[in-house]
Amino acid sequence: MTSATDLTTVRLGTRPSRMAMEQTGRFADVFRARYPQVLLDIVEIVSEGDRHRGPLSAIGGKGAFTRNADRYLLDGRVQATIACAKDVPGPHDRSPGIVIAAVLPREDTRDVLVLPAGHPATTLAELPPGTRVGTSAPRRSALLKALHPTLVQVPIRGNADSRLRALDEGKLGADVMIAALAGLRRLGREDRVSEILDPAVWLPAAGAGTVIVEHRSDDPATGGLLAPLTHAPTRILLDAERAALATLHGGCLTAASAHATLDAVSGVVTVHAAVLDPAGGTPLRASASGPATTPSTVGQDAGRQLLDAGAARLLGRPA
Ligand SMILES: NCc1[nH]cc(CCC(=O)O)c1CC(=O)O
Repeated sequence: MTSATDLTTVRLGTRPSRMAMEQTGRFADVFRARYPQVLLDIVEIVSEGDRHRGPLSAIGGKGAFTRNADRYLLDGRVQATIACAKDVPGPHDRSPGIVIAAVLPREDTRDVLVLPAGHPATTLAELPPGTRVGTSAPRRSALLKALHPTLVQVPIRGNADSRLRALDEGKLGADVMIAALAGLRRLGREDRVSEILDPAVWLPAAGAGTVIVEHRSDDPATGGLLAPLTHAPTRILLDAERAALATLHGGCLTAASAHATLDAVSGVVTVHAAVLDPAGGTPLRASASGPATTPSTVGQDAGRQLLDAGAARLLGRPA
């Protein structure tokens, strides 16, 4: 059997978008510094979500950004794939046999308001009624309806950098848009932030700001090589948030939020989870705390509380 120390090459699949290439480049630097003897070969894999310009639901929704990369991984064309945790479906929406190997340090989890270039900064609260706000994420649409009911949500698609360009050229079909701060930073476009949305009310996505590297569960050699590159505190937060979402059977197409914090002194992880009302009603919220040694149990606890409180109704499923 191949052990981690025998590997001479690792092929790493990535989406070719600018944001993805930036995060892949950062990971590659860390990998090459630790393993100068191993060749890291970056393989660009275009996802269905990149190719298809219509609504994601039309191409099966969940997994649109990861399904093609999963195929490369499962048939051995690559040994590892890198992606935004937010875009990676939970175990129930995915072929088995793929596991998280490395988790990069968490970046900012907040969403921001972005205006066309040259507009003076403003806030969502100050935008005139009827302003068209571009976003396709169900979480963001539900938050917009609940918190800013006079604004109009319009769906947008495309990579973060092409959205920004379309917004500036007036071709986005929206007057302003919502984006992730972490993503804008990766593109070097933090200057475009008009308002950072308060995460206490504008609830963050599970896995926001977190980049992960995955591998096949039957390939422990690659797993062994990647595991030491994990940022342990982020792994705890991510496991807690993803367990909450998985308990709800949710993914990036679910109007839900999960946000974990870790108290390094007490070793306690806390998860705040919420299921939002697509119609703009008050979100259902729950939280749970427990030992950081079992973050998934803590996340499941928060998720179960939401189900007990009737979350299935908001998720569009029979209770
Ligand atoms: N669905 C696209 C996506 N996936 C991850 C990020 C941002 C970076 C991150 O949260 O890691 C974005 C862009 C956005 O939401 O604006």
